[in-house]
Amino acid sequence: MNLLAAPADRHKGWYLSLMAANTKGSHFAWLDPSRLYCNSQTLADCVKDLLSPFHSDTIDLVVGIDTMGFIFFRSVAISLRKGFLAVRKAQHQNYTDYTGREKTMEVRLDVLKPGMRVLLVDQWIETGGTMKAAIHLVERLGATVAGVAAVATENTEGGLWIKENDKFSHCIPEELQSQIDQKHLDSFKTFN
Ligand SMILES: O=P(O)(O)OC[C@H]1O[C@H](OP(=O)(O)OP(=O)(O)O)[C@H](O)[C@@H]1O
Ligand SMILES: Nc1ncnc2[nH]cnc12
Repeated sequence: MNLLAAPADRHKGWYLSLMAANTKGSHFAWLDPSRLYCNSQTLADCVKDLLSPFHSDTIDLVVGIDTMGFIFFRSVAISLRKGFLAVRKAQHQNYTDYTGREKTMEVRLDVLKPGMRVLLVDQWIETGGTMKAAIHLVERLGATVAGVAAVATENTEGGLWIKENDKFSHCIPEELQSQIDQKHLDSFKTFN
């Protein structure tokens, strides 16, 4: 497959087959969305799909979570003609993610203001620990979470909680959800 070309049939989620099978360290199966960002048509379609539920919403700022999705989040912000604020995985807000490790995240304290409506974006939601911590951080600073968006969200307890409790969007068609949950796409068989 030519990673920089787009097929004639761009059905919903066509670009997800570009996610690369990978591992995170030696313990965690991983799908790497960063290969999507190499193809300009993919990036455009992915951003369009992700933003489709938010077209008539007021969003003042895009807030995206460290690390590999930063390139993608910036495209989301440009598409909305809004600015972008990075949440770094460092101090300020404690949380636990899929690794089970205690982590912290931080954000600039002088940007978010009461009344500001933000779209929170990450590459992936697995346990939901990271996204819930980011929601908490944004709300602690007085801003409002207008929506939560990710390339993919697993149907874990935390993932389902986010789907139900926030205005939410991801790029996964329902028929691919179980493959996302298993971190194994059928399209791997035909990818070469
Ligand atoms: O829902 P959770 O269990 O909290 O996990 C989700 C987080 O895990 C990944 O981050 P990670 O820092 O591992 O990798 P990245 O650099 O690719 O974002 C992903 O990008 C989310 O930020
Ligand atoms: N990119 C990713 N692929 C699979 N599982 C993940 N958990 C967190 N990020 C992930």
